[in-house]
Amino acid sequence: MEFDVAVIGWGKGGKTIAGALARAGKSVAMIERSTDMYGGACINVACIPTKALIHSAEIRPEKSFDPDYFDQSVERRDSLTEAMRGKNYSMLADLETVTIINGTARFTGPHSLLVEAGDEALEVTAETIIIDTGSIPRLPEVAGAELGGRFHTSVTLQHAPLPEHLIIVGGGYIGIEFASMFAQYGSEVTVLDKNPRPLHREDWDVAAEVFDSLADSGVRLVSGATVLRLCQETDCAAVQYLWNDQEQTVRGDAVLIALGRRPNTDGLDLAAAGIETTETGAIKVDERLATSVPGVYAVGDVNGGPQFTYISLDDSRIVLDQLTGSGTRTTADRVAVPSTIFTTPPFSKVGMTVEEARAAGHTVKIAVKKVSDIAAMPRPKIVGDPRGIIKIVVDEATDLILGAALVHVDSQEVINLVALAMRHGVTASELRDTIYIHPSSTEALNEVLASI
Ligand SMILES: Cc1cc2nc3c(=O)[nH]c(=O)nc-3n(C[C@H](O)[C@H](O)[C@H](O)COP(=O)(O)OP(=O)(O)OC[C@H]3O[C@@H](n4cnc5c(N)ncnc54)[C@H](O)[C@@H]3O)c2cc1C
Ligand SMILES: NC(=O)c1ccc[n+]([C@@H]2O[C@H](COP(=O)([O-])OP(=O)(O)OC[C@H]3O[C@@H](n4cnc5c(N)ncnc54)[C@H](O)[C@@H]3O)[C@@H](O)[C@H]2O)c1
Repeated sequence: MEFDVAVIGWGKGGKTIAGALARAGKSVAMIERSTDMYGGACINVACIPTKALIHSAEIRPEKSFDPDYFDQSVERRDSLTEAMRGKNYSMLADLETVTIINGTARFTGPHSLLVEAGDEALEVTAETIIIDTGSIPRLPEVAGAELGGRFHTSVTLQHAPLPEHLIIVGGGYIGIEFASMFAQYGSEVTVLDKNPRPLHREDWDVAAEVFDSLADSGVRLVSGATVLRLCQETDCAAVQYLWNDQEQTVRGDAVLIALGRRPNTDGLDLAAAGIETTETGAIKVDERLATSVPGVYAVGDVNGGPQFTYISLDDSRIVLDQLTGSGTRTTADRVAVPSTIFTTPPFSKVGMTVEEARAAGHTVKIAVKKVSDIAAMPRPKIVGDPRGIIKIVVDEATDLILGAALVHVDSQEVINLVALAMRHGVTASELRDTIYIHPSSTEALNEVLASI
């Protein structure tokens, strides 16, 4: 079958491009290998289901081990993701110019694909091809590191029974979020990370606030742990690791492997199209997300950029700008991209830490306050969680904001405002003197920025 555009993978960037081009009258093939993944990872297995589970954990006053409550939360999560999957399906299926093809695609030439589903195969050709096949978990290169049974990825763990003791290997985004969440469902949680401390790139006072909130929930963080081997025993799983030159073993009901995710190019046969990859296995793209083959673009996790849904979405803007706009958007014009780790309370950041700002040659002013010491920020007290810290790094010479780290209730909202200020050259003084809603978390900026 011949199309104007073929999109491989229903991720955020791919589906946005598919919808926009189809509405512009192009014939579009959306190729997705799993009917459970209409809408992509974010709504089905990643951002949305995890945040739904986190929310249910947070609103529960009792933090004791309660598998029934967990099961109810899973049901609530599933009804939410099912509804979103249906909506995502309709958003493309209802467009006359879109053909949805269920199957796994691989390249047979620069502009031709073979889509296979069981015994069936379909040839697809298109002038424009968008690759949006996401990422897959990295496994440790140690004995016994095979998934299945008690060893989980973030996806399978969400569908397993609530573990009494969860061991998490890796203290990054997924490791920390799952630790915070499962501890609030009453699981005993141990996190093993190889770095001297998790969040090692963050300023110590900021990281300490996150560690304190994890410790409040009973999470045990083991830093500087080198995992040696994993094994499944009859009634438990065991992780052996080296810590302070001594071999240690921790046993639990389930192990979550959260060591990062690699671009998913498996089985795409990129070589058949002449599409180049980088040393880290990502599809090689330029600043306009064009691959080494004209007319073929890669968006989302598979191109090796930051692994966030909103980056995949921004990738779609860049590609659409090539195909239907002025062609001026590039990845280089991204400024102040924020991120949030959804602990309780959430940790959000944008721009540079103090150390990074100094290393970049800035003389900095630091506005920093613990949330409990901020008089004009009643919102965390209203919702019953006055933990955290607000830290804003300001360039002394220009009064521009270089970075911010926010650990507090609603920080995933407030960080967007700080990022917008950074993008548009709003000074720290202007942000300090702005009128904010009361009571809100944003109004803390009045007081915190007045401290410098
Ligand atoms: C547990 C977890 C929580 C996360 N939480 C957040 C969060 O809160 N906020 C955030 O911004 N990001 C979060 N992320 C990251 C975010 O989910 C990803 O960055 C984002 O989903 C990547 O989207 P994508 O466009 O690359 O493609 P994906 O959404 O990964 O979609 C790829 C699609 O391609 C399909 N596919 C793969 N190969 C083929 C093939 N050969 N043929 C056909 N189809 C194929 C797959 O089935 C899949 O549907 C989280 C990730 C995880 C794992
Ligand atoms: N809220 C969000 O936006 C959100 C949530 C979840 C995931 N994500 C995205 O998904 C990506 C993948 O998440 P992730 O947590 O798997 O990766 P990550 O890169 O965030 O963290 C991996 C962690 O594993 C540790 N590690 C690596 N090798 C190790 C080893 N051998 N032994 C012990 N520790 C080791 C690293 O030090 C790091 O702390 C994230 O980078 C993020 O972009 C985003």
